[in-house]
Amino acid sequence: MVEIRWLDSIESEAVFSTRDIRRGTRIAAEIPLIVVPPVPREKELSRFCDEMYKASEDNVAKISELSFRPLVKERMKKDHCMNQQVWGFYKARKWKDNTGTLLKGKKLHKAIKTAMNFCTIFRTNSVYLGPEGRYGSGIFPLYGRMNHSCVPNAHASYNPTLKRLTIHAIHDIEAGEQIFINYIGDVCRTHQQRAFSLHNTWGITCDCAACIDPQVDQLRCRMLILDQALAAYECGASTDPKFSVTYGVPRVMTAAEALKTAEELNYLLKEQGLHGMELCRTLRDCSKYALNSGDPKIALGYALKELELEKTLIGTETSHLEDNLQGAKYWVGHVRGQLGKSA
Ligand SMILES: C[S@@+](CC[C@H](N)C(=O)[O-])C[C@H]1O[C@@H](n2cnc3c(N)ncnc32)[C@H](O)[C@@H]1O
Repeated sequence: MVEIRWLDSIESEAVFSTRDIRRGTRIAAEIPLIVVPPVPREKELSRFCDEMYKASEDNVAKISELSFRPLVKERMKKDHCMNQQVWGFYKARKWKDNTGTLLKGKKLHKAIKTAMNFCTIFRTNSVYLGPEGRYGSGIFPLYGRMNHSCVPNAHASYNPTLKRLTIHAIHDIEAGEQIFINYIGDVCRTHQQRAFSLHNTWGITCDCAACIDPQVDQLRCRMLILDQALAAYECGASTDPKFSVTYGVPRVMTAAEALKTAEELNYLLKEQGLHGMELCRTLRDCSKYALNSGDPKIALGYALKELELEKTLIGTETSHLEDNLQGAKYWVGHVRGQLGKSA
């Protein structure tokens, strides 16, 4: 369905479709090449070195084929804490490699240099497994080759039920098109915000449609404002009459106003083809605010739309999303219950 090809224009690899792919198709369900369990960030790289010694030769070879950003390498050289983690790892092993051979002098320096290169690959390609890395971090061979777009055509997410990273098509994708994911998560951000984030973290200057068209940026500015208005409503900041004047965001005071705001956001996301998780979240907001304003019928309508969308983005294996009604299926059940009570 997809292939990895070299792309001269960005001097690195990219993933392309080899046939037409319909929206909602599961492009891949990848097994990680390596998993680093959830540990504090200051221990992550020494734990990664540990896992690398346990990994199969085949997986180590596959990891070494992934790219590493010069930007990360430069930072790592200067980062005392990262250097310390790699040196600390060898110190803890009493300077031995996995065959028990003592590492000294040139051998030790060579091992440390190799480990630092692998750490750079890890920092460039690793992805959190679950929200905030609940299941650790992993490296995946296909995901690691996917480039960024602010209007992505694919969505990747770790599924702990399957123990795989699934990648689904957000749109219909034609044969020969490049597959893009979104590196920076939140789409309710202006071009300038995204450009800073992409440059500082990845060294990327994105030239996707959203980054070159000023009219699209106006829509993203509006989305940022709506997003902030809802955030202020959620945390209670909008009860301060000065808030909206100071920050220039509409004042959202009631669940009905919140519903109107979320509906506008929903419309803007769809207008720009942003049919990813943020649209799912906005549909949930619409459903929640409709419920809070006493309209469970409308709430159910939005909940069902969320469920349809969720299926296209992550599939139907969502038992790990039962807690706190995170998964759309569980939310639909809850809203149906409310509708039953109100009937
Ligand atoms: C995880 S890798 C992605 C795959 C990479 N192209 C490769 O060859 O393995 C991340 C790196 O890909 C490149 N990249 C990703 N998206 C890009 C984009 N939209 N424009 C230019 N370069 C991009 C950047 O060098 C970035 O640091």
